[in-house]
Amino acid sequence: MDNSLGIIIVSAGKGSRMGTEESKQYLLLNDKPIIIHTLEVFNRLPLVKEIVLVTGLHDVERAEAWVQQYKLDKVVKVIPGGSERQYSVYKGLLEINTDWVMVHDGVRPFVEAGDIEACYQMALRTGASVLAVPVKDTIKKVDDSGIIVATPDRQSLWAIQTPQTFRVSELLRAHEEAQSTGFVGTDDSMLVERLGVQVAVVQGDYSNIKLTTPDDLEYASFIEKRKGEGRR
Ligand SMILES: Nc1ccn([C@@H]2O[C@H](COP(=O)(O)OP(=O)(O)OP(=O)(O)O)[C@@H](O)[C@H]2O)c(=O)n1
Ligand SMILES: C[C@](O)(CO)[C@H](O)COP(=O)(O)O
Repeated sequence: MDNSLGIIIVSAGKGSRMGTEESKQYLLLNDKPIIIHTLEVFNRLPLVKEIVLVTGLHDVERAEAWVQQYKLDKVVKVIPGGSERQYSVYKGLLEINTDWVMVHDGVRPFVEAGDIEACYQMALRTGASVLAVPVKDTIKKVDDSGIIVATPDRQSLWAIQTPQTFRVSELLRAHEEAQSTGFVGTDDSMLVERLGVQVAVVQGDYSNIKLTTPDDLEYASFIEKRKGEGRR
């Protein structure tokens, strides 16, 4: 065991909630596709050994061309994903050749290097970790008729982000158990939690947004501009 770290960037979604003709991960942000911004963050980190990029079936070729164009030398494979995020992650996992893996959404381009490092270090200490932020709003559970049925204590509520870090062997086991019972989750932590494994939360940053709906694009432009000003 050398504690090597591989990254799976999932980018095979259709972006139906964004509603754009071009899939959201390929929209330009400051003249560069969003997915390239995301890949560049991981590609420049010394702790990252390899990156597997999972794209839509018909996007593999153009993604491979971008990998060359933007000199993303840690991207060892570009492969087609599946019909659900979970299946895309699993396909990526089968290509990973490291002890540890971080799964990250291709549409979270603002993740900070320091938070990635903190997530990795926490996983080394505890076995599994995810980035997250405490929720700021009061969250209600609402039934199908629109009536509030519960108000969970906000103190214990966190909005979960990516990256999420696991031992490759453990995440593979979690995915295979989920598949065997037909369970489909919205993140990888859920699958690992189902095995009874404890997953630690690392407080990240509110700017690590997932570009999901059109209003996120405006906020993304704002964050990118602010980052650019910080670099000057
Ligand atoms: N079958 C899928 C579905 C999603 N993803 C990826 O998982 C991340 C988070 O998913 P989400 O924001 O839900 O993306 P979409 O599925 O594209 O969006 P929507 O649900 O609005 O269609 C994205 O980077 C997306 O490309 C994936 O690799 N394979
Ligand atoms: C993995 C994730 O980004 C954590 O917040 C999220 O669960 C993805 O969910 P989506 O329904 O695919 O947007």
